[in-house]
Amino acid sequence: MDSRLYSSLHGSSASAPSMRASEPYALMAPPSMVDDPGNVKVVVRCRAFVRREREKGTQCLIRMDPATQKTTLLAPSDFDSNPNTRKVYEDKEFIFDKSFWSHDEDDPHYAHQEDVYRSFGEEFLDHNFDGYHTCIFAYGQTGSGKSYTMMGTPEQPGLIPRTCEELFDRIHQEPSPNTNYHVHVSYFEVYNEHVRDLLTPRTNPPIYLKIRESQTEGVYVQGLTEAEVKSYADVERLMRLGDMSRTTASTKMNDTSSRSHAVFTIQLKQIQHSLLSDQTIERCARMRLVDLAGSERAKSTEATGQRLKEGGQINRSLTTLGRVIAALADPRRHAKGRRPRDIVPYRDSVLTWLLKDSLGGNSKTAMVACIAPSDYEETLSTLRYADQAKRIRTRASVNQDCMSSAQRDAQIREMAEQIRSLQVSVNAASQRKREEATELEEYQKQVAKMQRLMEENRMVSEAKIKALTSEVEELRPVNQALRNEIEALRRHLALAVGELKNPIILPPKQDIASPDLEQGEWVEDVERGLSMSNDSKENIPVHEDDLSSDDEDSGYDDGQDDLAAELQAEAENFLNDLGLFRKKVGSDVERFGVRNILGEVSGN
Ligand SMILES: Nc1ncnc2c1ncn2[C@@H]1O[C@H](COP(=O)(O)OP(=O)(O)OP(=O)(O)O)[C@@H](O)[C@H]1O
Repeated sequence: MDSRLYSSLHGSSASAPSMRASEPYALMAPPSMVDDPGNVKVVVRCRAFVRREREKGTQCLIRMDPATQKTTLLAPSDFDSNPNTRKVYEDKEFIFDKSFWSHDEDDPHYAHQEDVYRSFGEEFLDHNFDGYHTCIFAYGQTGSGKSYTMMGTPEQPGLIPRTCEELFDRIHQEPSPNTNYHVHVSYFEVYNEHVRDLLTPRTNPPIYLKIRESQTEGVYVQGLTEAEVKSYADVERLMRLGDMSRTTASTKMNDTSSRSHAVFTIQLKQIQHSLLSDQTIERCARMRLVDLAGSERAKSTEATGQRLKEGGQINRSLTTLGRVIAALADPRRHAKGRRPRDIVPYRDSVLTWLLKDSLGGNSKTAMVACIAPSDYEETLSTLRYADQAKRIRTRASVNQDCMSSAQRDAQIREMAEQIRSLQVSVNAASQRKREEATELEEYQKQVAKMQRLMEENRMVSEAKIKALTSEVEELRPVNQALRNEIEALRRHLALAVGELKNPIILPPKQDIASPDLEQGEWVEDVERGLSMSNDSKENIPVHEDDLSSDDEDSGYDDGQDDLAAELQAEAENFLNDLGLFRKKVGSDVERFGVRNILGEVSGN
């Protein structure tokens, strides 16, 4: 079918207000700000057999009728060959806004890349020049031709390069010197639920960007590169850069399978100043061109490891997209009293959250459902998805500001004031930061100092322990000597006390003076008897001189009592001395330490 027929049928929003270059300046009246509700445009494109399918002699299961835009999915002829299967295969018919037959190049209705662009890509560019946000996304199973349709090849460029090229053609053809254009592009991918900027070099580990939502900007990616472009050559360079950075891998179904959803965004700003009215009109439009990753069955791709994990993530986000589409397409959603925002699960995946506005808000949106000609089940699933998307209604509105020079000046003043107060808070914040950094440095210094001190303390303690241990070792023999001494003194004392308790009874004087025993000999005997159990003779409290003098001066009985009393006194004195000696030893140990006492004891 001739694609131009489609254009004429659907028109290219000729009635919409426009600032586009091809229209005369006089027609550029301020556009209506009323919302333009409309359904999501859904087109389907069937690709040619790839080598793998040709080699297998695969049957083509798609028919398209250019007159009615009907797409028919045929039941595979060999489905009866497996009687155990419970699946039902039958022909299914769908009608879309457009059915692109890109299967057989020899067919007169074959849809080339140019035809696809002319059919609705061009129309969407018109919407952008009118100030509407737009979104075109390609959906389909892996290897069904999404990247080919959106980006294409250098020889066969797809929708994205064609849109950009024509955008700059129109800008360069702008006849009015009062209209200025500013174009920015960004390119990011959603890989495993993470957003990565495709216009910055890949890093390891990768840098993932955060998604934010604001009242004024809606959902946006924080910190995303938005490169200003002045010509199509600039865009081409960035597209190549992003494509090289995009995550692709070879799978059984596709040699260069996209493992991520890629979102290419063009921001078009038109500023037009009328000298007559002294008014400035500013229109901002955003074009979102999305190449989704393909749905895939692990069985078909035979994926394992990382590829399998990616496939799981891709399928999950596409399932969420399906749920969002189903919720948006639900006719009850528009019923009175419903709060639609509550039931659309945009936030369940990064992809749907980012496409929130494009799917259910201020945007004119189109879906290209790409299908392979051979896979019944996958194609049926894609066509059902697309069929549901047809029922989604969005409310696009022109994004335009119209203001006088005075208003603009006031706005500039207000912004200058805002910038000034922001500058003050930035300065304060950086001052706080600097102070915090100094405090942190001081804290770290203190910690290091404390650690050093603790280490020194530990070393001193170790040295002390060493010295004490060696002193203990040195004192061990001294201690033993002192113990022996004390033991000897104890034994000596015990003897002396025993002596006192059981005094030796001396014989009567005459017996003493018996012819066979001289007085001196007897005293020696007594002495000997006393010293029988004691080696230390001078410790015995019996003295020969005392005994002899007493015996001379008094009788035997008196002498005995005196002697006992004397011995008693002597023993008490001895005990006293011993007590004093022990006390002295004790106090000396306390005062001078054991080393000095050792000297004293050993007489050094
Ligand atoms: N209309 C077409 N005409 C000719 N070849 C096509 C067409 N569509 C797709 N192909 C070829 O089919 C193969 C798969 O296409 P493509 O890579 O675009 O699929 P995809 O849907 O993006 O896959 P994936 O989801 O795995 O990334 C490519 O070799 C591509 O050149």
